[in-house]
Amino acid sequence: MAEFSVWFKPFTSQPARLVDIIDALECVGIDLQALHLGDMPTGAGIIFLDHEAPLPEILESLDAFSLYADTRIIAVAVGPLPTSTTWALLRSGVVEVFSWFEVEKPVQIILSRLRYWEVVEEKVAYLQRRMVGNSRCWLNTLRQVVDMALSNCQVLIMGESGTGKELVAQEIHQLDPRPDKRDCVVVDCTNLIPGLSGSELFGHEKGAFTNAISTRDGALALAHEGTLFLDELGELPLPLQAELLRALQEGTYKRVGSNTWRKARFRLVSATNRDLLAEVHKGTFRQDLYYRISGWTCQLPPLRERKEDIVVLAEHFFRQQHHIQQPVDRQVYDFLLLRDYPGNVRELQQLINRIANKHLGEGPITIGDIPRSDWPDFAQLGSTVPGSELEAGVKRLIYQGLGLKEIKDQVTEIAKKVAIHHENGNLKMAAHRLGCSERILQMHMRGEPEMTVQE
Ligand SMILES: Nc1ncnc2c1ncn2[C@@H]1O[C@H](COP(=O)(O)OP(=O)(O)OP(=O)(O)O)[C@@H](O)[C@H]1O
Repeated sequence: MAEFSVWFKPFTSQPARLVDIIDALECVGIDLQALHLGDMPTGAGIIFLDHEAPLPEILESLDAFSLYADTRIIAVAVGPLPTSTTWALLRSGVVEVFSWFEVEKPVQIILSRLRYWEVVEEKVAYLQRRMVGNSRCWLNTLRQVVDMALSNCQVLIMGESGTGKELVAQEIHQLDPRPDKRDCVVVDCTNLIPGLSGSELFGHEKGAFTNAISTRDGALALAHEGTLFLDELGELPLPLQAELLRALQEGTYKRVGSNTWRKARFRLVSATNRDLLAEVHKGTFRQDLYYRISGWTCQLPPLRERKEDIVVLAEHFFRQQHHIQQPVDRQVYDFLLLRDYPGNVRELQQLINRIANKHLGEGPITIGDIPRSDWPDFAQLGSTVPGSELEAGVKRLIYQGLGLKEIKDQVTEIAKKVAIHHENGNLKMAAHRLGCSERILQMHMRGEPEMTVQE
């Protein structure tokens, strides 16, 4: 039985070479299934191309594949490939590109990627139960989190407030494969008192300052053989930045009031909602420290860039945190989806808390459970209700001489475009929102007219 089943799409006019490659892959247990028009790409896939293949057509296909959250694509060239094409493929979401006849052991490259991805996907599924979300953008973030956790790198997590930075840091520690690793010690740099902050990180000796009534270990000692998580690192005062850099470079530090060097080995994970590179340019954050801590940077997406996840997150909070098993009315989800979340997932979580607390009895959660203070601004909603703007637009179309059918077609196309954009390209959600089939939107994406659709 095949170890892996992988879809493939050829963009090459060299069928003989392609057959050889497919044979070689099938020999090591990789079963290849051709992807036909309208098929949904799931799991790992390979596109085959050569330097004569039509790049715009390939990029358009990759664009369409990118809508499917769980697919990862390798591009295999059956001949030499210009560097510009390689970069264009990577920019369009391909994870790996190489030329079959120019590398050693090409079969092994594919096999090792597939095996690694299998491990990663298993861990991503585990993470998804704690860091909820199914959108492509979130899945890619979780894959990156797994990659980082499995490496030995120092990690810098960036993202707006409430996007889940602390959660990610804790999960990196959980997934870290070091044998016998110890605890994850959290230091919130906003809480460091300038005069005593050295003590918080490095510890102090008895009598080192007025209130130092006993000797105390600092965070570096407590994190030895574990993880030190420095939250809000951008708030670390400059003098302490220098001391931290020393400790990271040398692996040694002194307690406040002591002359003895101590060793501390830990993995450093930092988080910030500031643009640290901008801080470096302003001179408020040390450049050398920045490069030391940012072995791997991970940018967490704000909730507005993964609106598809609002419903699953809300369900998670209702069910897991409030143990509410009753159904939730669609109107409630519509309300949640139309709202802005400057405070990201934390804001959504707090809103769900308020709704859950107001909900009484056995029935479903309804729009009546939304506290009055969270109601939308009706004055603002009124101005976007169909009427003036839509009427003016339609008037323009009539004056341009369009008939009823053409106007209807135009408005329909705009509705599809807006819904797909609103759902960040998730056709399923957009179709749900418009009350049409996903196939209609797939055809819209391919530029095919709707009248050919047989529902
Ligand atoms: N994907 C998610 N799934 C479930 N809960 C989440 C998710 N992302 C964030 N949360 C929850 O949202 C809240 C805020 O997350 P967290 O504290 O990790 O954010 P943060 O980016 O560190 O925020 P800040 O910068 O304000 O400290 C937490 O209660 C966390 O459990």
